[in-house]
Amino acid sequence: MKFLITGANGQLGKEWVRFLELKGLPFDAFGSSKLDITNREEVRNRLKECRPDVVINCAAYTNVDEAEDQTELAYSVNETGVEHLVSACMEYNCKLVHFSTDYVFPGNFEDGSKFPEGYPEDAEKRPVNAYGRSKRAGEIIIEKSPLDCLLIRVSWLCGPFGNNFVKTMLRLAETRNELSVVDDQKGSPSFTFDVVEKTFQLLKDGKSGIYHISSKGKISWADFAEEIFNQSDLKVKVNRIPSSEFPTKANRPAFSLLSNQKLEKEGLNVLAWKAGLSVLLKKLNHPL
Ligand SMILES: NC(=O)C1=CN([C@@H]2O[C@H](COP(=O)(O)OP(=O)(O)OC[C@H]3O[C@@H](n4cnc5c(N)ncnc54)[C@H](OP(=O)(O)O)[C@@H]3O)[C@@H](O)[C@H]2O)C=CC1
Ligand SMILES: Cc1cn([C@H]2C[C@H](O)[C@@H](COP(=O)(O)OP(=O)(O)O[C@H]3O[C@@H](C)C(=O)[C@@H](O)[C@H]3O)O2)c(=O)[nH]c1=O
Repeated sequence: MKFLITGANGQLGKEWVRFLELKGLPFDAFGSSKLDITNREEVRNRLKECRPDVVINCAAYTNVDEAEDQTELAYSVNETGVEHLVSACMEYNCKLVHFSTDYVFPGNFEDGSKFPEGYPEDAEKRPVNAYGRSKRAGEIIIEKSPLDCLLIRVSWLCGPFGNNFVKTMLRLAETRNELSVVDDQKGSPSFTFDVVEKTFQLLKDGKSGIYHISSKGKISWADFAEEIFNQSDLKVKVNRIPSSEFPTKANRPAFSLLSNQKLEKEGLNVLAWKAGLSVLLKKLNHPL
């Protein structure tokens, strides 16, 4: 199986590159300067040159707050870019693996009681911010296409590469001994290394369709921050605050837990969130 990775310099893209290198599998990987998915011809040409069996799309516009103002740009990557990939994959007969987000769901507090295990794959989609709407638009392109696709939704993604909440907390801890973190947004982190491993297994098993891959447990960002500091032996006090005291340009869902039940029915068990965090912190302390 030969792979082509887009968005290869992002946190998930880099995890795929590392994984495929370790497995010794053939792949081509392109950052945005070598393969801009908003450019239809460039996408077509790369697939024509590389002839992959599977395209792994890690390219995305991911700045949740900036997407409120740069909405057109967010859609051009998260919707039009996906359309270009789908059409080139159809032409060159490859499978597409695409990633989406927990932020496609309405995320209202009441859904927490309606879906105690988290949102199932087919729950109603009603994003509360521009980033979520642009990602949902990309999902719709895939859902409407006859192409063989795996659409993987992840949440609160973090891993050893790129930027994420864990790294932000560790960076802030260098200069602060107290932090205010929101306690009324509930979900669960997806760890890049677990996401890549599970997605690869789904691919090997010939699976298609939509799957959620997160970690076990339901936490708030404040719970997450506290555990990051505990496991890192850092004395930082976490003040639990409501979202209203941490104003941001974009609204964020109060509940965005993803259910892993469909994945588990395939015999694939995700990490518990604390175990995933412990693996991540070890990787950050001992980079390859
Ligand atoms: N980060 C998170 O918390 C979550 C992410 N996701 C989804 O997971 C996937 C991976 O996210 P993640 O790795 O964190 O994102 P990153 O922001 O780390 O990486 C995205 C990459 O996409 C590249 N990119 C942007 N625009 C284009 C373009 N036009 N053509 C080609 N590449 C482009 C960026 O390159 P450059 O830097 O050069 O612009 C960047 O390297 C995305 O689909 C995202 O929506 C889902 C839930 C949570
Ligand atoms: C840095 C910081 C953040 N926060 C809050 C803001 C926000 O509600 C939450 C997380 O902050 P972030 O900036 O990491 O969050 P955000 O950019 O919303 O992360 C999202 O990214 C996109 C791409 C996704 O798809 C989502 O799954 C999700 O991971 O923590 C604090 O309360 N205190 C702080 O000191």
